[in-house]
Amino acid sequence: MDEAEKIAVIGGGAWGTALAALEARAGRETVLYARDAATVEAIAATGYNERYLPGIALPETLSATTDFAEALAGATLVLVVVPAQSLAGIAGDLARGTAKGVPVVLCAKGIERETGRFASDILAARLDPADLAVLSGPSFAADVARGLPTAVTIAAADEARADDIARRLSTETFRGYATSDVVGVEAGGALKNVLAIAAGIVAGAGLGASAGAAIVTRGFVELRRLGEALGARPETLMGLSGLGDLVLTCSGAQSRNFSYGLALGRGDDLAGLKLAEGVHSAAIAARLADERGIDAPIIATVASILDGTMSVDSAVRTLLARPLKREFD
Ligand SMILES: NC(=O)C1=CN([C@@H]2O[C@H](COP(=O)(O)OP(=O)(O)OC[C@H]3O[C@@H](n4cnc5c(N)ncnc54)[C@H](O)[C@@H]3O)[C@@H](O)[C@H]2O)C=CC1
Ligand SMILES: O=C(CO)COP(=O)(O)O
Repeated sequence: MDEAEKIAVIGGGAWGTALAALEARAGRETVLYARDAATVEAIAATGYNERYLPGIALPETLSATTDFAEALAGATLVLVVVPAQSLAGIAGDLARGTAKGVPVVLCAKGIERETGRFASDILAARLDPADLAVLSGPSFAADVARGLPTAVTIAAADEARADDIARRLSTETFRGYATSDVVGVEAGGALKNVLAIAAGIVAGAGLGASAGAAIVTRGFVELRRLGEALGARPETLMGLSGLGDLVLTCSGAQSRNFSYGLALGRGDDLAGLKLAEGVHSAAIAARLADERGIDAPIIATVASILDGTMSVDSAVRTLLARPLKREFD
């Protein structure tokens, strides 16, 4: 056990549980906060979080609590793993419970629907921005929880801080690559979710593998254009938290965003599907693009399908009917 470190993981869903299991297994004291008492009781009684991470045994050293302040007490590093739309609601308690200087690492991938803020902007209103970091990249919770090899990006405004956090969170199987491009890492993580819905729609509508490759590639063009307009560095968007995560999330039904698109494309019932952050980010991402004069037809189309103003059939027709242009304008 690393005596000096106590990691508090805020959020007992799939990703929070996976990261907590990873860190506990690496010998770091780790406490998982879940607001849902049944989750905490199940972890204590069975060693599993069947609701969110079925079939994966959690390390015995992982403790879980419904007490937010208890989880944060004495923490030397905090991972925040609640969905983007819930972040503002916990920001005050998080700021009150976290000692100054303790890194707060945001692990959600999304944009606040009403405001267009990314996770770090939401928390920067309450916490010292110097303490904020972001973890993002191609990493399915079940893969990480099983100890399969994974590489992610860890961003903090101060690169030395990012190096330090990457070192403290990395394990034999989980590699954190440091950067100071916080905006780039957040933009890649949020936008790829919207594009994965598009890839799922293409698959669900039976449009074929060639169309699937086209949507991922042209989607990446949009991710780069909008990401750069938001302030991201191009190389960040080419990296793990941009292209890397886009490729993973567009690759099949293990992704909840892809699965959501798949159901849309097939015309299936959407009720009961798991959290797909892209559903909440699509309209605001389209608006951010629009406000900046960025051409992002795939993102805009996903937003229109989700808000019911466009059918999948007419979306395909509209995208195919766009005027021909040069590939790299
Ligand atoms: N599941 C995955 O493979 C990965 C997920 N992410 C991101 O992590 C974030 C969380 O995703 P998951 O854990 O997978 O979702 P999930 O749906 O499995 O769990 C969400 C959890 O957040 C909790 N929660 C919601 N609002 C809360 C609040 N106000 N206070 C406390 N807890 C609250 C819920 O009770 C639930 O336990 C998302 O932004 C997602 O995009 C990132 C990388 C991988
Ligand atoms: O972000 C993820 C993998 O990096 C998880 O993607 P989904 O939320 O689409 O399952």
